[in-house]
Amino acid sequence: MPSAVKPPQTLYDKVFQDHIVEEKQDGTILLYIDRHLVHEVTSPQAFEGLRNASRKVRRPDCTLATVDHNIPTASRKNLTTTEKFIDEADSRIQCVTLEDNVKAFDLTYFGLDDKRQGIVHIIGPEQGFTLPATTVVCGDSHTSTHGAFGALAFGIGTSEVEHVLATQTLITRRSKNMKVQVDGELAPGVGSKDIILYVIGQIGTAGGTGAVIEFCGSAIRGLSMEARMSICNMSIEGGARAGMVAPDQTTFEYLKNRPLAPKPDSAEWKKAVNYWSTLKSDEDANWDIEVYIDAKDIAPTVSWGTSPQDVIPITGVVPGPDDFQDPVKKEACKRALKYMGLTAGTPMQEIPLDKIFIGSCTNARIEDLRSAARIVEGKKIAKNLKRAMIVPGSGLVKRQAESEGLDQIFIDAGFEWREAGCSMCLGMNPDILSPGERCASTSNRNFEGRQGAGGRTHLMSPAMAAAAAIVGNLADVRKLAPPSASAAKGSPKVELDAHVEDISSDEDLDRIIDAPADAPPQTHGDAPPGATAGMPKFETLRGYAAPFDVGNIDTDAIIPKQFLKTIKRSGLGVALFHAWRYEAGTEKEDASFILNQDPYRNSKILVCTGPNFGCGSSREHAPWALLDFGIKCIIAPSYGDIFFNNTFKNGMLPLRITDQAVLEKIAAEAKAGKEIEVDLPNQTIRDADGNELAKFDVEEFRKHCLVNGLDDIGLTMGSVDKIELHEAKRTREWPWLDGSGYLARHGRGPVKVEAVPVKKTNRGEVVGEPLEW
Ligand SMILES: CC(C)[C@H](C(=O)O)[C@@H](O)C(=O)O
Ligand code: SF4
Repeated sequence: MPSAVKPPQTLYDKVFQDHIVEEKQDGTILLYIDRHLVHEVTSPQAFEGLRNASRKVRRPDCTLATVDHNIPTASRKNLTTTEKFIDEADSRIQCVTLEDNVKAFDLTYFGLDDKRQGIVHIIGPEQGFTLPATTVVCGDSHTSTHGAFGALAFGIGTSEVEHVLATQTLITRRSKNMKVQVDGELAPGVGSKDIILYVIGQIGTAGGTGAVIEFCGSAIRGLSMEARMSICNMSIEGGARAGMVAPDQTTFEYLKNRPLAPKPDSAEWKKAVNYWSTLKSDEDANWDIEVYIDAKDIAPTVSWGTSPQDVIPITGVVPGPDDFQDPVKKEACKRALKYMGLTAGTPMQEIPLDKIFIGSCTNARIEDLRSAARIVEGKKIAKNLKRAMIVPGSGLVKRQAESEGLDQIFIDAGFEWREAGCSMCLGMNPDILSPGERCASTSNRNFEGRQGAGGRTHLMSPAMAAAAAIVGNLADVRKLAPPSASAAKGSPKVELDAHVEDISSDEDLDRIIDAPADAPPQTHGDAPPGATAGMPKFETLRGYAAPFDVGNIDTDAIIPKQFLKTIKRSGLGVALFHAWRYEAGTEKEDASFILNQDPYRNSKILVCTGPNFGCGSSREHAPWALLDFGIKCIIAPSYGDIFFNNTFKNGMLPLRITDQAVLEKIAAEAKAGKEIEVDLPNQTIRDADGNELAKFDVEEFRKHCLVNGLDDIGLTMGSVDKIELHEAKRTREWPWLDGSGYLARHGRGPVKVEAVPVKKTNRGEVVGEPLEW
């Protein structure tokens, strides 16, 4: 890992540096978090943790919550309460639990009855909650989206959500610096989604592991903010924790008049823009990894396989195992072709589709809908399609599109015009693919089962998905659209009126209330406020190790989305590797799966010889499921960053063994059905007879916490004086961060929007007051 940073610095170094609360000798850093977005899937256990330890939310004014993953996208005309609106019991419980939590902890919340509700990564920027030079986190891997503003934005697990709620900080370390420079003119029909799919195809899904990517170069500079967001959004698919773009005039223009940004004519705005303008990487900054791309090499791009790195120009043919040298990649290709129902050599444009999904935090902003509408206008979707959906990213995007008549263009063509939410991006709500169905999707993940068990996903841009809808096959947008301008450029500027209207209306003013100056901690238990929950200690672990030899085992595979609807941490062992463990659509064990065989049913360790274990989503349900099954230690060459962190937070030990020969030696013991022993104090792995198999490295602080069973929220509570010092500096130097967007308008101190406006109906129920629809 890189050591303490001295000038020259990168953009990432500068933002990181400005948020350090405390730095330890071993490089462990307590980092201040400016903005925390919260959604229903990854927060219930975090709030429960706060309650159990009688902790309060440290900065309600810097926390914004919404529901997005679980909610139906059907019309809300008859919406009365969330409870009545959501049919599916587990989804309903999760959403209602968030509503209870935002009330109990006094948080700003955009619920189903609020037109500002939407996908968490769409509403943050839309409201100006996301600002340059801030640290932004959310219990969601696509938090990287917000890096488009020059923010350091990354996904975290539920334990870290709890840590941020309680302390407004995170314990972390410096990342590597990676530069992806894209220069030159984009070809006609090529947009930001093609850029990022192409980049991931080049660097691979583990290419950015351990790094923060800065996207730069003339092609990136020429993009709108929305296009930059689509690029940063998928940094996580390239393995990076975060993606960033240096803020510039395009950024400042986008932020003007956003409800939570400083007011454009104020002294604060000038001060902010001056500061934001300094946030550029120094000319001679050091990069750990550099990638240079010529924009003209990028064609309209689609994915063919089950990993976001499996991409190809639309003019290409389906690749086959012979196209890959690396044996792991050959195997992955065979498996992907089988899952996708494709034959090597088939022209991509001859692949027929069943469904079209235009939506998700990657591509459901107004410019995305405009670019799709331009292709669709005056045409009809192909007859072979079973369903074509447009799911706007937020209520405000939906209203804006309707005011431009885009809804009618889509409806006339045969699309469904839905309400905002994550929808078929991951199918936690009723919008899913049936087994075997093939979908052209503007989302970001094409993992097995991602959009529904057995469903097949092809990733692409909104314009390409629109073209596919008209043709009924994967299609080349250039054949349907006048190839005058690239899809990412030349879009009309986003209209801001709809975005600011809410906050200036009387109704909204009424819904804004003062935060109590000295809010007493919410007490829900008997534990003292600084209490440390504690974890079981990890010292020596001996047991069977289950061998895996595939790479890129994603957290969707470790635990599929249908099991994320719990509000508890426990009982997830049955869901572990569900799609692999049971025969399709049944609860019958698949005897060929390793964990269904003896002695691996009783594994305590998992050995994976392929790279990038636990990539993808931030769901802490993945380590919870492993732990509940009995697996406490994983041995692999590399990991998805968020998964890696999440395991430690649960008292588990993920070990990086990068020497492939050593790894194979450990895997051989595992395959022979022999026990192995992991000795953390001595950092040694031994065979069943006590012979040393490997030594391993582990960060000092993490080892200390594991061996002593320490909960790091309790530890951070001990640094509260330093957190207060940082907050004082923050108020002095960056006053616009103290909830000042609303403060500037209403002059009443840090404020928040009341969670759900309540009123009594004539049936005597207390409900959220629906806004106009
Ligand atoms: C549910 C959430 C944890 C997850 C994520 O972290 O990405 C989801 O948004 C996804 O896209 O898989
Ligand atoms: S990737 Fe999909 S599921 Fe995850 S936050 Fe974005 S829209 Fe929602």
